Amino acid sequence: MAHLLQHCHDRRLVHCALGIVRTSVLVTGVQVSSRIFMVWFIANSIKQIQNEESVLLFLVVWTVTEITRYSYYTFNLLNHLPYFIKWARYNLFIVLYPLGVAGELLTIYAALPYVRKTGMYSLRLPNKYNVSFDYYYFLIAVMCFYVPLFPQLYFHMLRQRRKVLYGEVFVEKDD
Ligand SMILES: CCCCCCCCCCCCC[C@@H](O)CC(=O)SCCNC(=O)CCNC(=O)[C@H](O)C(C)(C)COP(=O)(O)OP(=O)(O)OC[C@H]1O[C@@H](n2cnc3c(N)ncnc32)[C@H](O)[C@@H]1OP(=O)(O)O
Repeated sequence: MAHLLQHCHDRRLVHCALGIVRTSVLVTGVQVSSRIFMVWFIANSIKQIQNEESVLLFLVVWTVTEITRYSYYTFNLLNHLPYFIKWARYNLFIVLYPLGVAGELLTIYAALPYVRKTGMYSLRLPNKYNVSFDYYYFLIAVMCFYVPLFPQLYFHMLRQRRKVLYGEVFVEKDD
Protein backbone atom coordinates (compact mmCIF):
# COMPACT_ATOMS: atom_id res chain seq x y z
CA MET A 1 0.00 0.00 0.00
CA ALA A 2 2.75 2.42 1.00
CA HIS A 3 4.76 1.48 -2.13
CA LEU A 4 1.70 2.03 -4.34
CA LEU A 5 1.04 5.43 -2.80
CA GLN A 6 4.66 6.50 -3.25
CA HIS A 7 4.68 5.31 -6.89
CA CYS A 8 1.53 7.34 -7.70
CA HIS A 9 2.89 10.41 -5.96
CA ASP A 10 6.32 10.22 -7.62
CA ARG A 11 4.64 10.01 -11.03
CA ARG A 12 2.41 12.98 -10.23
CA LEU A 13 5.42 15.19 -9.62
CA VAL A 14 7.20 13.99 -12.78
CA HIS A 15 4.05 14.58 -14.85
CA CYS A 16 3.70 18.21 -13.81
CA ALA A 17 7.47 18.85 -13.98
CA LEU A 18 7.43 17.63 -17.61
CA GLY A 19 4.30 19.66 -18.37
CA ILE A 20 2.19 16.56 -19.06
CA VAL A 21 -0.41 17.97 -16.65
CA ARG A 22 -1.06 21.70 -16.27
CA THR A 23 -0.43 22.19 -12.58
CA SER A 24 2.06 23.95 -10.34
CA VAL A 25 5.18 21.91 -9.50
CA LEU A 26 5.50 23.83 -6.24
CA VAL A 27 1.95 23.16 -5.03
CA THR A 28 2.09 19.51 -6.11
CA GLY A 29 5.58 19.16 -4.56
CA VAL A 30 4.39 20.33 -1.15
CA GLN A 31 1.31 18.09 -1.32
CA VAL A 32 3.30 15.04 -2.41
CA SER A 33 6.16 15.52 0.10
CA SER A 34 3.76 15.75 3.02
CA ARG A 35 2.03 12.51 1.92
CA ILE A 36 5.34 10.62 1.43
CA PHE A 37 6.63 11.95 4.73
CA MET A 38 3.50 10.86 6.63
CA VAL A 39 3.48 7.39 5.09
CA TRP A 40 7.18 6.48 5.30
CA PHE A 41 8.73 8.56 8.06
CA ILE A 42 5.79 8.55 10.48
CA ALA A 43 3.18 5.84 10.00
CA ASN A 44 5.43 3.14 8.57
CA SER A 45 8.40 3.88 10.85
CA ILE A 46 6.66 4.22 14.20
CA LYS A 47 4.57 1.10 14.78
CA GLN A 48 3.29 2.35 18.17
CA ILE A 49 1.20 5.10 16.59
CA GLN A 50 -0.41 3.00 13.85
CA ASN A 51 -3.58 2.45 15.89
CA GLU A 52 -4.09 6.13 16.69
CA GLU A 53 -7.47 7.53 15.63
CA SER A 54 -5.68 10.41 13.93
CA VAL A 55 -4.05 7.90 11.51
CA LEU A 56 -7.50 6.57 10.62
CA LEU A 57 -8.68 10.16 10.18
CA PHE A 58 -6.05 11.19 7.64
CA LEU A 59 -6.24 7.86 5.79
CA VAL A 60 -10.03 8.12 5.39
CA VAL A 61 -9.73 11.76 4.31
CA TRP A 62 -6.97 10.99 1.76
CA THR A 63 -9.00 8.07 0.41
CA VAL A 64 -12.19 10.11 -0.10
CA THR A 65 -10.11 12.89 -1.68
CA GLU A 66 -8.30 10.63 -4.13
CA ILE A 67 -11.43 8.69 -5.15
CA THR A 68 -13.11 12.01 -5.92
CA ARG A 69 -10.03 13.48 -7.67
CA TYR A 70 -9.39 10.49 -9.94
CA SER A 71 -13.11 10.13 -10.75
CA TYR A 72 -12.96 13.78 -11.83
CA TYR A 73 -9.88 13.20 -14.02
CA THR A 74 -11.35 10.04 -15.57
CA PHE A 75 -14.77 11.46 -16.45
CA ASN A 76 -13.15 14.71 -17.59
CA LEU A 77 -10.93 12.78 -20.03
CA LEU A 78 -14.02 10.93 -21.26
CA ASN A 79 -15.76 14.30 -21.81
CA HIS A 80 -18.70 13.09 -19.70
CA LEU A 81 -18.21 14.78 -16.36
CA PRO A 82 -21.27 14.45 -14.10
CA TYR A 83 -21.83 17.73 -12.25
CA PHE A 84 -21.86 16.07 -8.81
CA ILE A 85 -18.29 14.79 -9.33
CA LYS A 86 -17.13 18.24 -10.41
CA TRP A 87 -18.97 19.69 -7.43
CA ALA A 88 -17.43 17.12 -5.06
CA ARG A 89 -13.88 17.70 -6.38
CA TYR A 90 -14.14 21.46 -5.85
CA ASN A 91 -16.19 21.54 -2.62
CA LEU A 92 -15.30 18.56 -0.44
CA PHE A 93 -11.73 19.81 -0.02
CA ILE A 94 -13.08 22.78 1.98
CA VAL A 95 -13.78 20.37 4.84
CA LEU A 96 -11.41 17.51 3.93
CA TYR A 97 -8.23 19.62 3.82
CA PRO A 98 -8.49 20.92 7.42
CA LEU A 99 -9.53 17.43 8.60
CA GLY A 100 -6.59 15.82 6.81
CA VAL A 101 -4.16 18.36 8.21
CA ALA A 102 -5.60 17.85 11.72
CA GLY A 103 -5.12 14.07 11.37
CA GLU A 104 -1.55 14.51 10.14
CA LEU A 105 -0.56 17.01 12.84
CA LEU A 106 -2.14 14.95 15.63
CA THR A 107 -0.29 11.87 14.37
CA ILE A 108 3.08 13.65 14.34
CA TYR A 109 2.30 14.96 17.81
CA ALA A 110 1.51 11.43 19.02
CA ALA A 111 4.81 10.23 17.56
CA LEU A 112 6.92 12.76 19.47
CA PRO A 113 7.28 10.80 22.77
CA TYR A 114 8.37 7.61 20.93
CA VAL A 115 10.87 9.52 18.86
CA ARG A 116 12.31 11.21 21.94
CA LYS A 117 12.48 7.90 23.87
CA THR A 118 14.10 5.86 21.10
CA GLY A 119 16.25 8.59 19.50
CA MET A 120 15.28 7.18 16.09
CA TYR A 121 16.74 8.73 12.94
CA SER A 122 18.89 10.95 15.17
CA LEU A 123 22.62 11.43 15.15
CA ARG A 124 24.29 12.35 18.42
CA LEU A 125 27.70 13.89 19.05
CA PRO A 126 30.42 12.79 19.23
CA ASN A 127 30.56 10.98 15.91
CA LYS A 128 33.06 10.75 13.06
CA TYR A 129 31.12 13.24 10.91
CA ASN A 130 30.95 15.77 13.74
CA VAL A 131 27.31 16.61 12.96
CA SER A 132 24.20 16.11 15.03
CA PHE A 133 20.59 15.71 14.01
CA ASP A 134 17.60 15.35 16.27
CA TYR A 135 14.53 13.84 14.62
CA TYR A 136 12.39 14.99 17.56
CA TYR A 137 13.11 18.67 16.84
CA PHE A 138 12.89 18.01 13.11
CA LEU A 139 9.29 16.80 13.63
CA ILE A 140 8.47 19.92 15.60
CA ALA A 141 9.89 21.98 12.71
CA VAL A 142 7.77 20.01 10.21
CA MET A 143 4.65 20.78 12.29
CA CYS A 144 5.58 24.47 12.16
CA PHE A 145 6.02 24.29 8.34
CA TYR A 146 2.31 23.47 8.07
CA VAL A 147 1.49 27.01 9.24
CA PRO A 148 2.84 28.83 6.16
CA LEU A 149 2.48 25.96 3.64
CA PHE A 150 -1.03 24.66 4.24
CA PRO A 151 -2.74 28.02 3.44
CA GLN A 152 -0.86 28.08 0.09
CA LEU A 153 -2.51 24.77 -0.86
CA TYR A 154 -5.88 25.70 0.53
CA PHE A 155 -6.03 29.08 -1.24
CA HIS A 156 -4.76 27.46 -4.43
CA MET A 157 -7.73 25.06 -4.31
CA LEU A 158 -10.13 27.92 -3.50
CA ARG A 159 -8.87 29.77 -6.61
CA GLN A 160 -9.24 26.58 -8.69
CA ARG A 161 -12.77 26.23 -7.34
CA ARG A 162 -13.72 29.75 -8.44
CA LYS A 163 -12.11 29.13 -11.84
CA VAL A 164 -13.70 25.74 -12.54
CA LEU A 165 -17.13 26.20 -10.93
CA TYR A 166 -17.72 29.91 -11.59
CA GLY A 167 -15.45 30.59 -14.60
CA GLU A 168 -13.39 33.30 -12.89
CA VAL A 169 -10.11 34.06 -14.68
CA PHE A 170 -6.82 34.49 -12.78
CA VAL A 171 -3.42 35.62 -14.02
CA GLU A 172 -1.16 32.57 -13.42
CA LYS A 173 2.30 33.11 -11.89
CA ASP A 174 5.17 30.99 -13.29
CA ASP A 175 6.90 28.59 -10.83
C1 LIG B 1 10.42 16.77 4.45
C2 LIG B 1 9.11 16.93 5.08
C3 LIG B 1 8.13 17.71 4.30
C4 LIG B 1 6.89 17.95 5.06
C5 LIG B 1 6.08 19.08 4.52
C6 LIG B 1 5.30 19.70 5.59
C7 LIG B 1 4.38 20.79 5.15
C8 LIG B 1 3.12 20.30 4.52
C9 LIG B 1 2.01 21.25 4.52
C10 LIG B 1 0.96 20.80 3.53
C11 LIG B 1 -0.17 20.10 4.12
C12 LIG B 1 -0.84 19.15 3.13
C13 LIG B 1 -1.74 18.27 3.85
C14 LIG B 1 -2.45 17.27 2.96
O1 LIG B 1 -1.67 16.10 2.84
C15 LIG B 1 -3.74 16.95 3.57
C16 LIG B 1 -4.72 16.47 2.57
O2 LIG B 1 -4.51 16.21 1.43
S1 LIG B 1 -6.21 16.30 3.20
C17 LIG B 1 -7.29 15.91 1.86
C18 LIG B 1 -7.76 17.10 1.08
N1 LIG B 1 -6.87 17.27 0.03
C19 LIG B 1 -7.22 17.71 -1.18
O3 LIG B 1 -8.36 18.03 -1.47
C20 LIG B 1 -6.12 17.73 -2.13
C21 LIG B 1 -6.37 18.67 -3.16
N2 LIG B 1 -5.17 18.72 -3.92
C22 LIG B 1 -5.16 18.53 -5.22
O4 LIG B 1 -6.13 18.36 -5.87
C23 LIG B 1 -3.87 18.55 -5.92
O5 LIG B 1 -3.06 17.72 -5.19
C24 LIG B 1 -3.19 19.88 -6.15
C25 LIG B 1 -1.71 19.66 -6.06
C26 LIG B 1 -3.61 20.93 -5.14
C27 LIG B 1 -3.38 20.36 -7.57
O6 LIG B 1 -4.68 20.60 -7.94
P1 LIG B 1 -5.00 21.45 -9.27
O7 LIG B 1 -6.49 21.52 -9.36
O8 LIG B 1 -4.24 22.71 -9.32
O9 LIG B 1 -4.38 20.65 -10.44
P2 LIG B 1 -4.63 19.19 -10.94
O10 LIG B 1 -3.32 18.49 -10.89
O11 LIG B 1 -5.75 18.53 -10.24
O12 LIG B 1 -5.12 19.38 -12.45
C28 LIG B 1 -4.42 20.16 -13.46
C29 LIG B 1 -4.89 19.67 -14.82
O13 LIG B 1 -4.30 18.42 -15.09
C30 LIG B 1 -5.31 17.41 -15.20
N3 LIG B 1 -4.81 16.21 -14.54
C31 LIG B 1 -4.01 16.17 -13.48
N4 LIG B 1 -3.71 14.91 -13.14
C32 LIG B 1 -4.36 14.14 -14.01
C33 LIG B 1 -4.46 12.72 -14.20
N5 LIG B 1 -3.82 11.89 -13.38
N6 LIG B 1 -5.21 12.29 -15.20
C34 LIG B 1 -5.84 13.13 -16.04
N7 LIG B 1 -5.80 14.48 -15.93
C35 LIG B 1 -5.06 14.97 -14.93
C36 LIG B 1 -6.53 18.01 -14.54
O14 LIG B 1 -7.73 17.49 -15.01
C37 LIG B 1 -6.39 19.45 -14.90
O15 LIG B 1 -6.76 19.63 -16.27
P3 LIG B 1 -7.77 20.77 -16.70
O16 LIG B 1 -7.09 22.07 -16.36
O17 LIG B 1 -7.97 20.56 -18.17
O18 LIG B 1 -9.03 20.54 -15.91
